[in-house]
Amino acid sequence: TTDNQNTQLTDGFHLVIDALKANDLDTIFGLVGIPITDLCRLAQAEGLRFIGFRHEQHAGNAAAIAGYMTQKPGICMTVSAPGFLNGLTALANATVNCFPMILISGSSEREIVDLQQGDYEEMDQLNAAKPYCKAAYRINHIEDIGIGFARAIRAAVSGRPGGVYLDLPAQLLAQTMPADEAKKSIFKVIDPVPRQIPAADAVARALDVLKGAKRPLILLGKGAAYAQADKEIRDLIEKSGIPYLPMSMAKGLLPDNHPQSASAARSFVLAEADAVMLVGARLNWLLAHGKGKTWGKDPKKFIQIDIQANEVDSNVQIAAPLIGDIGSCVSELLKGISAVPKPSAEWIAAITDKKDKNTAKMAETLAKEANPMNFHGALRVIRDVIKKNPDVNLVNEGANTLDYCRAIVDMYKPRKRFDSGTWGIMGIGMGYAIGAAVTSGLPTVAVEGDSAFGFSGMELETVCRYNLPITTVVFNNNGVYRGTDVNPTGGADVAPTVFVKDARYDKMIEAFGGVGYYVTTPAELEAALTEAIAAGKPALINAVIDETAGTESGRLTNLNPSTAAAKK
Ligand SMILES: Nc1ncnc2c1ncn2[C@@H]1O[C@H](COP(=O)(O)OP(=O)(O)O)[C@@H](O)[C@H]1O
Ligand SMILES: Cc1ncc(Cc2csc(CCOP(=O)(O)OP(=O)(O)O)c2C)c(N)n1
Repeated sequence: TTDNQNTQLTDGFHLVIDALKANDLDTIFGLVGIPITDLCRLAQAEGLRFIGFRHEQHAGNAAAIAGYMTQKPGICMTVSAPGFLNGLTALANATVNCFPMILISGSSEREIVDLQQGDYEEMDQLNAAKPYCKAAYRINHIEDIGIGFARAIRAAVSGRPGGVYLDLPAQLLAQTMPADEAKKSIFKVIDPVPRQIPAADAVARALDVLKGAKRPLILLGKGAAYAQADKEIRDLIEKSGIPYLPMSMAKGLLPDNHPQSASAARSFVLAEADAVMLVGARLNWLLAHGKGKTWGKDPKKFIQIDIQANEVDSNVQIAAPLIGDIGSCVSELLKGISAVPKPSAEWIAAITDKKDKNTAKMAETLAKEANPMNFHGALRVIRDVIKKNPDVNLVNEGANTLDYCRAIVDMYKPRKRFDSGTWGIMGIGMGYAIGAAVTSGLPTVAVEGDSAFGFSGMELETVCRYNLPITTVVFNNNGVYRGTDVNPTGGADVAPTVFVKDARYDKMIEAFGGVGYYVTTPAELEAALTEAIAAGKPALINAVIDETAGTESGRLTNLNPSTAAAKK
């Protein structure tokens, strides 16, 4: 458009798109509505991908996984107030998991919000977001769009990655300014993820701890997967000969069947190791906070490699903090690793012995035929199919479905397993699957507890609408954890954990044109999954699982509060 002096003008709508394009951000996961519908239309018209969802939480989860996979912030776009709030759960989850994403929400006019005069979808979104994300900004003037997006991008990916909220009041999009001036205000962020080189003395201190260790262990966290320092990490492990444990989303950094993997002897090595090097892993609840019986009775020396300095000493004293980006830290360690003696033959033999015993026990359990099919029988099939298809993305959530799948299904390549992560959140399934499939273009299998699937099941329509190569496997045991609880009053209401018996989730996807399978045996599951992956089309496999097979809260049963008062 032009003004009355015939000067070429541009507007906020176009500048937002220009800022995204200038920073190679080409995909928006969102849900349209006032005031962003035209912005989403323009994004698509200008060549960006716009993936429209049915609930903003799942759009945000897709953006978060896109960020984790690419090291560029995933972009989620929502309407104001309720749409923003729906996205906030995903923004908080991304921040807790250290995934880089930007939640962009339209918002109401400041003048009305600040006087609480009751605007349409009125909410002070900027302040509502701040406690749950890494950074939050609002852009009020069109000439600030370039710098506003630069700030948001850098905040999302520099240092410890996380979620950023970017508030765009509706009137900003309608503002105009001369196009040639506007062009100068948009720029590509320079070096948004600067390398953070560790101090030489910190490297030396870490190597000294390794030199003094008799039973060393390396623990790889999802930060190590995110860092994309795959070769350096593999070299560190193979050159040092030190056994390693991958946390769930670090599985596949080295193939899970690697000889130095100690996963099958996890409890043993956590208790017996005398020096533990954490690589992009936090000593949080997933690692029993680094203390208690999980970690055995003898004192341990911890080395912690992390980009976030104040993560050190969060739970227990760290003997050798090594602060910097994982690629730089591991590269520096590699320069001195030849001076570190190989772990003792006794230590390696003890681990191997434990691994062999536990692997044999698991093999026995997995070989057992069970009718109806149980978690182990179904997961043996998933394990075998993933082994034949190592490029497949695997999304996983549930309680038993999550815990058993993490232990049984080996991963062979980095950044292929996406699960409930640090927060243990249910509902990430379809969002993560869509994010992974759109970002990679590769077949994606979501292994879902039936309760977990229910949080995002409506996104099956989104999966079908974009014809994504996603196969959802629902482990249907008729309820949360299992399907056998009863209402003690004998009343009409079913127990709190029970669902419709023999629900047919396979028929849900047929409503949207996808392929539904109903399987009751491992052989049927294997045939359906193999066919669905090969077809590369939206599919859902309803796998009937023995409703008595589950354990309340899976591996986390002990986290349920129990009353001191005697049961009446
Ligand atoms: N590029 C990076 N370099 C160093 N540390 C990183 C990098 N990216 C993420 N991190 C760190 O990795 C850690 C990830 O820990 P966490 O999410 O607890 O992993 P896990 O749950 O797999 O153990 C966080 O403390 C984060 O600061
Ligand atoms: C947002 C949110 N709301 C509730 C919960 C609490 C929960 C943890 S695990 C789970 C589902 C377990 O049942 P499912 O059938 O999926 O799995 P399985 O045991 O294999 O049968 C719930 C509801 C969490 N973690 N997050």
